[in-house]
Amino acid sequence: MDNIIYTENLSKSYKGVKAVENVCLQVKRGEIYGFLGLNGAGKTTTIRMLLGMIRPSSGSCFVNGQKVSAGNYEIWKQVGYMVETPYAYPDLTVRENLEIASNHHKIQDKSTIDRVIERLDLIPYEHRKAKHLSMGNSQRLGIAKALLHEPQVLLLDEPTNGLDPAGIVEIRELLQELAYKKGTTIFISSHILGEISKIATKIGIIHQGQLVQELRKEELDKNRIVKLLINTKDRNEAKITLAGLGYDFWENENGVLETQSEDAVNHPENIAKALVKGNHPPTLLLVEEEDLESYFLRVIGEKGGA
Ligand SMILES: Nc1ncnc2c1ncn2[C@@H]1O[C@H](COP(=O)(O)OP(=O)(O)OP(=O)(O)O)[C@@H](O)[C@H]1O
Repeated sequence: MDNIIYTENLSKSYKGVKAVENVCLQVKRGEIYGFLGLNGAGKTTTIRMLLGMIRPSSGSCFVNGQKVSAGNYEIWKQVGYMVETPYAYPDLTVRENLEIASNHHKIQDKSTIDRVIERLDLIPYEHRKAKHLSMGNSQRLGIAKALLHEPQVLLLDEPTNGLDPAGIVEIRELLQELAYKKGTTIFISSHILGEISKIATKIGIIHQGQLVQELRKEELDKNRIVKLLINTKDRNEAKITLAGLGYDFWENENGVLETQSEDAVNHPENIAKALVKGNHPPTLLLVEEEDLESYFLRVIGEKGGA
């Protein structure tokens, strides 16, 4: 079984309100799974069930090949997590907080703390009390705690919250290094779609408690709409010229000509040549790929209620 995290018809209702409904998700070893959803879609509820923090109404979850249940403490030795706002003892320093976490995990090698402080760029703040940290640095401390015992599985709820752009890149590189070099399996929930598209190897889209799509990065790349946008001085005439050559262009909502024809998208140079030959030189020639945000909105729109 190489699914490190999976769920079987996982559901959770709160007083009749279905927060998560029949979710079956699968995450393989070394995968970075991006769990995407709007506010209230059911991301945190799912992560909390994966971590055994709340009990499912029905269905089950498995982490590291073991069923998550109240008495099963074995699982957590190999799992690191950060859910919502990372918790730290406010009056203790960054180093002291990590020492407590290190004792909790029974880590003997004290240089582990130095390494994690360095890895998360926390050296300038190691003697600062947690309550005086910026949001971004609190987030770094949360991630440091999650990584301290070098877990095989990491579950992170919105890990880049509060980080500046440089911090986001650093965390992205750190997570990629863990997945690619150490085979760490990483489950990240996020609403920062651009971020997820840069890092995830598989994506799950949750909407109104249901997993509406689960697909690998390559499938996402294949499913994304790619279009060729062109503009010329006389769009109507250009459209007629191109139609004569078998290309179906239409004027889109931004007043430029658009096609999704594979031939045109793959060979925009042929379109440029045809336009020049027909005396309609292009003022715009652009191949545009649907970004994850548009894809996400299209998928949940198709399921209703975007
Ligand atoms: N303890 C609770 N009691 C009642 N309803 C709850 C509870 N926790 C979550 N819900 C409801 O379950 C649904 C899913 O919430 P959840 O927090 O899992 O969504 P989310 O995708 O994490 O959203 P966000 O991105 O806003 O954190 C929401 O409708 C929420 O109001």
